Amino acid sequence: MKLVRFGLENNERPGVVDSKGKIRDLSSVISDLEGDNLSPESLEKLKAIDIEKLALAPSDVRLGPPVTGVRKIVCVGLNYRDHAEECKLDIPEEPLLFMKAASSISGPFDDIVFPKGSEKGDWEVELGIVIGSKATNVEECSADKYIAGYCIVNDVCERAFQLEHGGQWCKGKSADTFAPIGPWLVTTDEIKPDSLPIALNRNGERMQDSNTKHLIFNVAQLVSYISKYMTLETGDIIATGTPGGVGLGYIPPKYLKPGDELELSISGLGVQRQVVRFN
Ligand SMILES: O=C(O)C/C=C\CC(=O)C(=O)O
Repeated sequence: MKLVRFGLENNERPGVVDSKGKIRDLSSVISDLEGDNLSPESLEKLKAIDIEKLALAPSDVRLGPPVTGVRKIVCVGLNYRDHAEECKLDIPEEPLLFMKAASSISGPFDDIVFPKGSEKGDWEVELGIVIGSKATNVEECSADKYIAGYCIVNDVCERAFQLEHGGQWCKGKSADTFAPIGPWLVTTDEIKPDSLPIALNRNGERMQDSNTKHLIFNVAQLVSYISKYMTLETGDIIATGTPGGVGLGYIPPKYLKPGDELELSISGLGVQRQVVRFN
């Protein structure tokens, strides 16, 4: 299933994409795409529904993030070799984790708005894992049981806030609109995450072009590893890291400018588009 949330910001309804690519309204079936509604049992029940009988959403409706009630976004840094190299940093021996505020989440086509004082806006296309069952201390071999599905995440950054103001990376990663998610949450029965082309264009120019097969730590390893340090709860998102080609990696760096357009894609997970604004 390709699950979505549609409607005005903070007033979205749950939906599902039908065989013709149209959005069907799931709000008569579930309250929203959050918490226990993402469990394997709930998703099995949704799969059994004849979705073609559900009401159609308006064709031009806004898409919000495809999951809500997210309590944490756990991010993995330097998880592609070429990205670690462009940052002139060593390949991590263990997953390098940092947090992104859940309040940074926005819809896949919403504008990215850099806060006052921003100068070094940057992009990072990433494979997102959405947790479907509470996971504490799980083994790699059973990690897939705890995953509801996958989505695209843009791990938007302000590099000066991240790297030039002391402390941890979260300062440059957590402003409102810094985590466009979606367009779809694709359930695990429809997609395998191991070898998916992943790319980002800026104003039509290809900046990032890779494949999830180049992840240093793969999906099962990450779920297992993170669950040993914290409980992963339903709706939590893991952003698995970005490949080479971020603005910071160019000489000189190519940071975002007002009006820039970003297009992010991962095969099977759809396409995101954002316009960049600065406050
Ligand atoms: O240069 C550094 O110290 C790190 C820069 C970027 C890494 C990053 O943000 C990531 O998500 O990976």
